[in-house]
Amino acid sequence: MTGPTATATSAGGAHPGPAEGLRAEGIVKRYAGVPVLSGVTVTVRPGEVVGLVGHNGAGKSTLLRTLSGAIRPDEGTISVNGGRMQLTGPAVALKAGISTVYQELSLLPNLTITQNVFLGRERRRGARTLDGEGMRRAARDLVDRFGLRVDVDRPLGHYPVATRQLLEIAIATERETRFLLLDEPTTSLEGEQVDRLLELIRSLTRESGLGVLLVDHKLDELYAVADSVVALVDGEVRIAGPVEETDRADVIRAIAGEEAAVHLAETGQYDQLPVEELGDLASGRPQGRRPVSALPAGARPSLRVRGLRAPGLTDVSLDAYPGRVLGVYGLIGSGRTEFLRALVGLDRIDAGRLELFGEPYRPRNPSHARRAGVVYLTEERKVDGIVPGLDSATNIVLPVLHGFSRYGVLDRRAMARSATRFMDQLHVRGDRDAPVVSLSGGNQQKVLLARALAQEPRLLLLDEPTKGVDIGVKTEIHRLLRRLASEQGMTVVVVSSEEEEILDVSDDVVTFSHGRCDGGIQLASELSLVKLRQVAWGAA
Ligand SMILES: Nc1ncnc2c1ncn2[C@@H]1O[C@H](COP(=O)(O)OP(=O)(O)OP(=O)(O)O)[C@@H](O)[C@H]1O
Repeated sequence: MTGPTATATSAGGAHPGPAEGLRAEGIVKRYAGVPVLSGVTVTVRPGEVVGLVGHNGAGKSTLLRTLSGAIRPDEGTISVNGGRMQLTGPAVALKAGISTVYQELSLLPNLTITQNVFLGRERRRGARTLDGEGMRRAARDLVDRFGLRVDVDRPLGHYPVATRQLLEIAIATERETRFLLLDEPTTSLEGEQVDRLLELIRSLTRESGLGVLLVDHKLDELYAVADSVVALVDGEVRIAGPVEETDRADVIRAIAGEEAAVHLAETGQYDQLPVEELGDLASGRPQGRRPVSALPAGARPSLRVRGLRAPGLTDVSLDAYPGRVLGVYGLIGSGRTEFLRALVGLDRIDAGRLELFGEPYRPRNPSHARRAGVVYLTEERKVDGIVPGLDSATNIVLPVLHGFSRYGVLDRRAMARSATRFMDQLHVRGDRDAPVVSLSGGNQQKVLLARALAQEPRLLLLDEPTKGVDIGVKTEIHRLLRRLASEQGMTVVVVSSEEEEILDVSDDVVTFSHGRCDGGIQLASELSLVKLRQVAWGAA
């Protein structure tokens, strides 16, 4: 099925009647007159998972917000089991059994897990007393069901983002929910956690008849769990149909465009696609992995780390080289993020020797690191200081404002020129003059990357640089990072939990495990996904 009025229906599930389900019909939403959704129709039936994909800024989150009552559409209707709904606010949607988990987490880190579970619906024993023990027991039950090993009496903030993300979803399923809307729920998860979440979604739909609308950029995850798939392109439904009848190659082409799709196929890098399908996409068979030249003999490292001990790190030694991308791979808790934090002075260094461009290096804090040419892009874009109310250009030049100051006056034209150059380079889509929060999640990530580049780093440290970014843009970012290394001689260090990304972007690869790295470098072209996993998992 194609066209803006195509409906996602599905095979399997609980065999619902024709009118059953949560249905958005002909939804139009405009911002400042610009259409973001142009007549979108989607149905989520009980017992089914509808997978929603689309490029960054395609309108996926906007559609979710419409269905969750967070925003009102300009045109179109929303109905539940055939009954038309006026979703005047999130509370109305919740009452109708529609729960939403957004990319931005909403739980309160200072409260305990039990308090978060029962936020706004505390259980009481009598008029005045809270049923503390009952709530604690129920919270324990809930976390157990989701396989979360946590202490429900501890503040939530004590736990990593992945745990918080799973807990949000757990809580969302609690409130007599009939329809669950999930906006990229796996971006902070990895490996086993992703599998567990997908498994849960499957059992919640099959056994409890929950209907799920799942936004996910990773097609392998989506195809593993969804009954039907809807591809949004520029606010219109371009593809909709049962997964068995919807070719992944068509979905990629619709989202990423022909050129990126062919590139993905040619390099054989997209393991989310079976190789047979990739072959169909490109003119011939996949060519295998990108060749990587070996480190030249006598090459001098730009970063030399020996015996580094810091919070989360027991013994790290490694070298990174100018003109090359070093991929740092490891499981959660291996110390890969802590390594970057120590390198920019966010965590104290307890022991070890660091050299940067041949000089001893001991970062005191991120601005000290920046002055030494080291710039860090964290994986937490929300924490990492996007200033929501400012436009994209200002956000980009914020750390280097002093460079645009002439006699105390800001040269705004020069600022805009510089920011525009980076935004063009990264294809930032959306209204660049509007507050940056109005950009889609993936485009905000691109703005942050642009900001890192505007600081003209010599050593660029990136933690999960393509989190939440669509498959087309992901390829572009990888190419850009490789170019920054090969053409500008930058040293680029990429931490990623995606093996695919590590192999695609890196020249050299090191693995971390239990806070250790022995510095053994492997050429990316000599590794395979399986081998990389074996090295890291074997060591874990
Ligand atoms: N409050 C707002 N004001 C103005 N424009 C907005 C607002 N919210 C969203 N938009 C615009 O609507 C478009 C769609 O955004 P949306 O967040 O729905 O995309 P998305 O498909 O979820 O993207 P991503 O995969 O990057 O998260 C974007 O161009 C965005 O800039």
